[in-house]
Amino acid sequence: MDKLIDIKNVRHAYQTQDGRLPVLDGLDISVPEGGFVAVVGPSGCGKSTLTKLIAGLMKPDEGEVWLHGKRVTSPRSTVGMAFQNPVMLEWRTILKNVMLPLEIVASKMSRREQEERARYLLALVGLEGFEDKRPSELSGGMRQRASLCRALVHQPDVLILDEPFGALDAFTREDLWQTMHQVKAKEPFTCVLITHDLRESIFLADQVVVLSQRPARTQYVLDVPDTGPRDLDHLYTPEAAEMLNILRHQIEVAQGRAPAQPEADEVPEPPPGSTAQGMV
Ligand SMILES: Nc1ncnc2c1ncn2[C@@H]1O[C@H](COP(=O)(O)OP(=O)(O)OP(=O)(O)O)[C@@H](O)[C@H]1O
Repeated sequence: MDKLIDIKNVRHAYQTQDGRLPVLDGLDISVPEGGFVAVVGPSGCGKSTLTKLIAGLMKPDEGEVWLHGKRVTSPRSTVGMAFQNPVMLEWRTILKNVMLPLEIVASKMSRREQEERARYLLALVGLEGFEDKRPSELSGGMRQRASLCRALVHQPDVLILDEPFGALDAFTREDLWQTMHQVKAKEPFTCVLITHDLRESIFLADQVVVLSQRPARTQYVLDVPDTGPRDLDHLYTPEAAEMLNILRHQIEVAQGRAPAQPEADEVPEPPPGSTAQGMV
């Protein structure tokens, strides 16, 4: 399958008052068209930095980022992004907030088509009837749904989600996970999700990449078996428990709280299709 996102041997450091801070150290990640990769790793290891490099908001010191066969060297309008705290413009209605990217990317759609597309997406995420509300009139979960519509409205090649559900309560979060599956079925996208929630990662993604401690490298890759449509019950199966155990262990390794080579009986066998890469 074609690689839609190809991150090749990316190294990046920030200049700080205390000198250079190496953040990414030879990172390789590729995502096929329509793929959904979740990136997990210790706090501060460089996950958000990775999203900025994919979106072209920053250039890596070394290595290359490719999107759809083109090297990323500047901000790309073909990327949609949603963050933990969606910034919505209070003086615009929800509908007009969702339409905003179409104004910024100078869409070829007519005004009426733009509005129809925004209304279609809002209905898809369950916000029909809220189009004329202001952002402050919506709950956090509803704002996050609107933010997802705004990220998708211009049909981006890539959707980048940086902890979009992190600030929501558990029930709302699980509701949104299911919405994500419903949206993807109707509006296929290629996605990179940054998350601290391992359950979220295996529920949403088809591959989970564990990054090492900063400066981050790819420490482990878990392929989530495709068992057809997922519902929340999938998270309570023995297979899910096994995957979560593996990921939890890998995070502990990344944090330096567990040895890289566990005793054979400490960690269950990876499920079929999973691959370990360069354990630290
Ligand atoms: N513009 C910047 N200038 C200097 N240092 C930065 C800058 N942006 C991020 N950093 C530092 O780089 C490191 C990686 O930051 P980044 O936000 O990418 O990590 P993260 O994995 O997303 O963190 P978290 O899991 O806590 O959200 C952190 O130590 C952070 O303080």
